[in-house]
Amino acid sequence: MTPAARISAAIEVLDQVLAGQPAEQALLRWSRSSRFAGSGDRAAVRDLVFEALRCRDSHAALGGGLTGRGLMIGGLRAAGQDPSQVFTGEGHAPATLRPEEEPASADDILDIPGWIRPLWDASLGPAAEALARQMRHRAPVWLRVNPVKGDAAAAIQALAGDGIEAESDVRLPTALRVTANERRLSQSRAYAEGLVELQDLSPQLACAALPVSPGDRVLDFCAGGGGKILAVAGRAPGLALSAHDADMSRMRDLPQRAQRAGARVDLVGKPKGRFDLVIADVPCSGSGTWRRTPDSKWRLRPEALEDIVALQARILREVAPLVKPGGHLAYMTCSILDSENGRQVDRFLAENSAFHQVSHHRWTPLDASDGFFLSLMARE
Ligand SMILES: C[S@@+](CC[C@H](N)C(=O)[O-])C[C@H]1O[C@@H](n2cnc3c(N)ncnc32)[C@H](O)[C@@H]1O
Repeated sequence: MTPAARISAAIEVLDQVLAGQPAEQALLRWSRSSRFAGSGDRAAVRDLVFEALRCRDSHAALGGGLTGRGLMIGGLRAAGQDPSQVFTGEGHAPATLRPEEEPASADDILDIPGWIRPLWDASLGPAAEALARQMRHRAPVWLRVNPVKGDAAAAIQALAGDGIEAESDVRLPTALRVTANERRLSQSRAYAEGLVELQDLSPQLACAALPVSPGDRVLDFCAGGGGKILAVAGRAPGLALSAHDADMSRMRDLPQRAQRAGARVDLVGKPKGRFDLVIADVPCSGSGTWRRTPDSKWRLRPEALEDIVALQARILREVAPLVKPGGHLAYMTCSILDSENGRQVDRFLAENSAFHQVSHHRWTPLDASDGFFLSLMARE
């Protein structure tokens, strides 16, 4: 496909997304109906769509309207390119520019939905604007080295054997930032053999901060694909690891991932007994990961956020009795909004005097990678 044909395809996909379809679904649909498109074309169209969604409102202003065409025209203008060079109407290129597709100023548009902006500003204070601007860029790819299988140097070498370049992070040597050829990862030897696992830096830093001692009973109460429990697995010998999720089907990949990682994780329908460490990586707005899932930023509604906050509070109430006296509760979200983080924890602590907060930290793309929150609490 020519660059102009890829833009035409992105316009088609974006129009579906703007009509309400999730981006992944719209891309899959386009892929299935475009057998002529090679893997390079698919990746390029995907990049165009995600870039447009990260910068939706500012690109719409620059491109003359909130349509697939407007977003692509605005994107070219934002990159300092002349859209009339691409919108030629020739071959598979999009039709020539219309008079109404003139640029408007996008200087004050930060690409945060209007109703979220007050919450965003109140949560992030002086960093709010810089963070909103940072959220318009693509997120880096991070890997976690599995200490059971090898160290960072061995992982970097194995990845290089498959042409993938990665470098270790000073804050956490077992976190590797991929600097070239990330698309080869799923086929790489290091990944297939469980030497590395995909995981953003911020949750890796959070999991590295969890207290685990040999032989501890650890429960991941909202385990999903198991990212957090697997990050804890190699931290100490003899851990008894349990994973639970209200929707057991969310854990379907966990046994295979655990096997690849050389870890044993029991999937439990109803957790029994008490645990030294309970991880509650609760459902959240995902506001810390909007660079990766930019369409969810525009889909979130105030009522849905209220429901999410209420669910988080219910989960905290449910897990509290599962923590042993002397044990720890790790509350985590991939949100950067206070209502889901500090305020949620404050409410829980006010109602549960047996718990106190040992530490808390919020990571953002300005200091780590994705936005992520950890509150570590101890039970008397
Ligand atoms: C943020 S995701 C977890 C991601 C996962 N920990 C990981 O690292 O891949 C939240 C999970 O909580 C689960 N969940 C939702 N409501 C729940 C509840 N009441 N009790 C337990 N799990 C719940 C969801 O099914 C979802 O898999």
